[in-house]
Parts: sequence; C-alpha cells; structure tokens
Amino acid sequence: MQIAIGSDHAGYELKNEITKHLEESGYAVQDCGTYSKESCDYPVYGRAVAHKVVHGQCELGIVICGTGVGISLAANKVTGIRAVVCSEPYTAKMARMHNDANILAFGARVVGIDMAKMIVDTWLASTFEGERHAKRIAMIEEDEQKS
Ligand SMILES: O=C(CO)[C@H](O)[C@H](O)[C@H](O)COP(=O)(O)O
Repeated sequence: MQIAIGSDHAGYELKNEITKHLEESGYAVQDCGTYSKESCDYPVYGRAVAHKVVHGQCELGIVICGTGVGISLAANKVTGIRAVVCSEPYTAKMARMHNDANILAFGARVVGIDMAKMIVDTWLASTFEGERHAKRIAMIEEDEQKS
C-alpha cells in the first residue's frame, strides 16, 4: 500500500520516525515534505498529501504538525478528504471504522513516538464498516458538493 506523509517543521522529526516505522512494516511511503526543521507553513504539506490521496497516487495519508490541527484543516479543504486528528488509538480505530478517514493527523507536540506508532498501526489495521456509516459519509459528500 502507498501512503503519503507530510508535516511542517514541528512534525518533521516525528514524520521521519513514522516513515521509517511504516517502511519497516512493509508500506511504500511518499514523503511530501517538509524536508528540514526550518520554519514553514503547514497548508503546503496538508494540501500536498491530500492531493496524493484524492488523485489516487496514494491510498491513505498521514499529516503531522505541532498539534495536528492546522495541517488537518488544510487537508480537509480538498474535496474528498476526511482528515482526523487523533491523540490515542481508540479514536484512530473509530475514524476508520465509522468515518472512513483517508488522512490521519496527529501532533508532534502532543504525542510521543510510541503513542504515534500505536495510533498509526491501529488506524491502518482498521477497516470501514460501511452500512449506516456509508449513508452518513454520503451526506457529508453531498454537503461538500453544495458548498
Ligand atoms: O497548526 C498548528 C497549530 O494547530 C501547528 O501546531 C503548527 O505546527 C504550529 O502552529 C507551528 O507553530 P510555530 O510557532 O510556527 O512553530
């Protein structure tokens, strides 16, 4: 599976750790930047990961900033993206099972490396349940088309 990953400067080091973890777990990772700890703007990287996902170059995406908030807001501006901020595995699991989240976000200033790995592993191991949840996702998509 191809996974797109991106971060701003605040998430740069955690992005590298998570990339290594994903590759060791057998995933192919497309790194959308940033590529240093120099201060930069999270919308650039949230958008880049979101485009990889909506254009089918990657099945899923992971975005990291200080809190996960800014970069997920940016990703969610791209039609078809459902990005969620998760600080623990339960929300990550439900975000896949009920919300079919196609981008996972978290904050490098919020979670440590071990928690981040648990969040990522749980999210990737979970699958969308469909049924009543599919109807609700369709409602969100309908609203997206209207706005
Ligand atoms: O968007 C954010 C806040 O929700 C992220 O945490 C950013 O990484 C943060 O704003 C960057 O802050 P900095 O003071 O420029 O390092």
